[in-house]
Formats: sequence, structure tokens, C-alpha cells
Amino acid sequence: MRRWETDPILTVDHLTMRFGGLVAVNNVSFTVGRGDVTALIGPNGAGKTTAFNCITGFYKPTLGRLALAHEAPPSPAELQALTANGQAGAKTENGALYLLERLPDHKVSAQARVARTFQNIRLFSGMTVLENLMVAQHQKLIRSGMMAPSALFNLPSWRRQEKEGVERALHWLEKVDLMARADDPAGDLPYGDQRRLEIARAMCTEPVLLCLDEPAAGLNPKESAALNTLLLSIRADYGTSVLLIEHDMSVVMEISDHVIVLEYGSKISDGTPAEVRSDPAVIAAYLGVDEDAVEAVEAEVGL
Ligand SMILES: Nc1ncnc2c1ncn2[C@@H]1O[C@H](COP(=O)(O)OP(=O)(O)OP(=O)(O)O)[C@@H](O)[C@H]1O
Repeated sequence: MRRWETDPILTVDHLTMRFGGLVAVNNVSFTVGRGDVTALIGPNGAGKTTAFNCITGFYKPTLGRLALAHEAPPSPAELQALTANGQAGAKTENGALYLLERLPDHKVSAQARVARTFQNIRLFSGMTVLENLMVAQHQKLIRSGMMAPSALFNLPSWRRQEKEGVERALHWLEKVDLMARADDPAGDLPYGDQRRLEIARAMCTEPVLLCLDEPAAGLNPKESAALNTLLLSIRADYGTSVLLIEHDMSVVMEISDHVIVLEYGSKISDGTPAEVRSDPAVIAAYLGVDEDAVEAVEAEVGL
């Protein structure tokens, strides 16, 4: 089932990002299936992080549309109407629809509910593991108006939200197997544990789309296997859509439903892991040889 064709949560159209004269992402279009694990791969400098930064609101794209549909895809007419009216979001027949390129980055996370982790870990290292998960939820409280001065006087409601926040944090601590370290400073955790804590922190904000920038980087094989299990559980148990940049092909091929390949800022392949793995353009990009040469060798060996 190709959910990215039948039920996309994110539709990227003609995404282009220029830095001065350099075109880091060049007219790239793809979709992310609802509930899928989607991997964005490609050689160094291919434009993966730049595309990611556009989706998560860190960069405003030079050109392109990034449509995120919370419940189900909008009709073409609804998408067209939102594009034309200049607003950043709308309620459609099928639920909330956002154009991410029009939202400031804090609204991409708080309203559109797109969460991310970074290539370099960005935890509050002096805070405890549990505190890191609580801080992450403040944005959620802001979204619900619970940080407004008037709400602070509405103690029962405030206490209920606070209690739910603690319960959610404990739930994720359990999920990432860090309950025993709840009161330790996050900076004291081994690297692999910090990576899982970052994912737990992102999940505490209850995202519809979780974006992970090289989650397996620097992990040993055991930690990498634990990460795969965690990501598969996020997909199966919470239905959260996951978009990840990853260089580790064992992670990509094992857990992805859909793989998109970039090279020199352009999309060169898009399909299931099996389709992408056998695509001559991808083999050429990774081996650094010309596509015709790969096809010739494949013909010779009968592939
Ligand atoms: N802020 C920036 N200003 C100028 N050029 C940039 C900026 N960010 C990225 N680039 C350039 O854009 C191109 C794409 O970079 P990007 O980091 O998106 O690639 P990548 O596929 O994520 O690479 P890697 O796998 O090495 O992280 C590179 O040539 C990079 O030097």
C-alpha cells in the first residue's frame, strides 16, 4: 500500500531553497504518507537538511508549497483556495490544513504539530531527564491558553494539565527505557540514551509529524537496534508519521515504508526501499559513477 500516494499527511510541491547563488534544494516535490516512516537520503551536501529545515520552519523556502493535512488530505479545490487566499491555515471538510512555509517556526511546532530533533543533540544538559520532558510540554500549554495569566488562577484546570504533563513524561520515560535515570542531569546520559530522550521529548508534544535528523548517527549496533524498535513502535502504537534523514542504510532499509533520494539538490528517486535500492540512478549516486555505467554492468550480470 503506497500511503504516500493515497493518504499523504505532507505534500511538498516544487520546494526550492537558494543561498545566494547556490541552489541547495532545486524544485523538489514529494509526499509523506500518513502513519508511514519516510526516509530522506542522499550523499553529503544533497540538500536533505535544507529541505528538512524548510519543513520544520527553520528556513523560509525561496519557492514552493508545504501542505500539512492533520486528519485527511484536502480536496484540490480546498488546497487551491488556501493557497490563493494568502492565509497559513484553514479548517477543511477533512480537518485542519496548514501551509508550513507561511507559519513562523514556533507555530510549525505548536499549531501544525510538527516536531523535530537535530543532528547535534540539543537537550538542556543541566536539567534532569524528567525536567527536559516537562519543558517540552510548555508549548502545548501555551497552545491551549494555559500559560495565560487568567488560566494560572484557574487552579483545577491548571493542575489537571500539569498532572497530564507529568503522566505523559513518565509514559515516554518508560517507552525509551530511561525511568531509572529520571532524576539525573540529561548531560550525564550516554550518547545513545540522549538520542532516545530527544525523541521522547519530541513525542511529549504529541506531534502528527515527527522529523528526525540523523537519529542513528554515532550509535553502536545495539543502540541502533533499540532506535529501530522505538521508531517502529511510534508508528504502530501512536500512528505518528515519521520523516527522517539517515545515512545508516541498515536503519533506512529496515524501518522505512518510503524512501526519497536527493542528489545535488534534486530528487533522483522515490519509492519503496526495494525500488530505491535497485534504482540505477541511486546506485550511481552512492558509488559516484555515471548512471549509464551502472546500467551497463547490471545488463551484463542480468539484473
Ligand atoms: N545556511 C546556508 N548557507 C549557505 N549554504 C548552505 C546553507 N545550508 C546549507 N548550505 C549548502 O547547501 C547545500 C546542501 O546542504 P545540506 O546541509 O542541506 O545537505 P545534506 O544533504 O543535509 O548534507 P549532509 O548529509 O552532509 O548533512 C550544501 O552545498 C551546503 O553547503
